[in-house]
Amino acid sequence: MMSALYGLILCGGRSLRMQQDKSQLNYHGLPQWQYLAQLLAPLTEQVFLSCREDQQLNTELTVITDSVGDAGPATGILSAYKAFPERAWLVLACDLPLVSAQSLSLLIASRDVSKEATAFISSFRQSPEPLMTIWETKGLKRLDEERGCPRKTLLKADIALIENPFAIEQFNANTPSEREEALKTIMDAQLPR
Ligand SMILES: Nc1nc2c(ncn2[C@@H]2O[C@H](COP(=O)(O)OP(=O)(O)OP(=O)(O)O)[C@@H](O)[C@H]2O)c(=O)[nH]1
Repeated sequence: MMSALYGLILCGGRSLRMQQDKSQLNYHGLPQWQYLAQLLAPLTEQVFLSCREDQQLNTELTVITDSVGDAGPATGILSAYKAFPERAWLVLACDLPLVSAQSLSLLIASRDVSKEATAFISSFRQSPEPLMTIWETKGLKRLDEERGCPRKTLLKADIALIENPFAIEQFNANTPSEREEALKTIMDAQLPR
């Protein structure tokens, strides 16, 4: 039987390139962690925020504080695995401002098709976004055993690359100019703001 799917929003980065906390940035009329939580809420059993120990977010969501590793996204993912080892996780980086419910639903639907896969990664023309991924418990076990880098673990055979129809969904806003670019895309496409 498939494990219940939980949502995890990675918020614990240092945002050194952006120079302000990326999880708090506003692209759609509310902080990005909240926007992503709204997308994930109807699609998952429960949504959690993944934060550094010294990070204060004003939220009613349950926070999973980093408890393992030396920082980086894997720390957040493995801390969630340690806290709830029987679950599958839809993991999203907070710096994906153009992600939509449609593409997340596609990712989730693929779980019914490929029962063997240990992870389902959003991919545009073969280019994967490891921080827009469903991790099955088996995949997380492997990431844990390898003390892992998500990208390296995900290069292993039993993963499924799920083609995302829209390149912009994987757009990563790491710098102030990438933030401007994302805001312009939202304006031009009249995406919800
Ligand atoms: N929980 C947790 N999340 C992290 C950690 N490091 C990065 N992330 C998250 O992983 C995603 C990708 O982060 P990066 O862009 O690689 O790094 P960053 O620290 O956010 O940004 P830079 O300082 O500019 O490199 C973002 O959603 C971050 O919030 C960490 O140590 N703990």
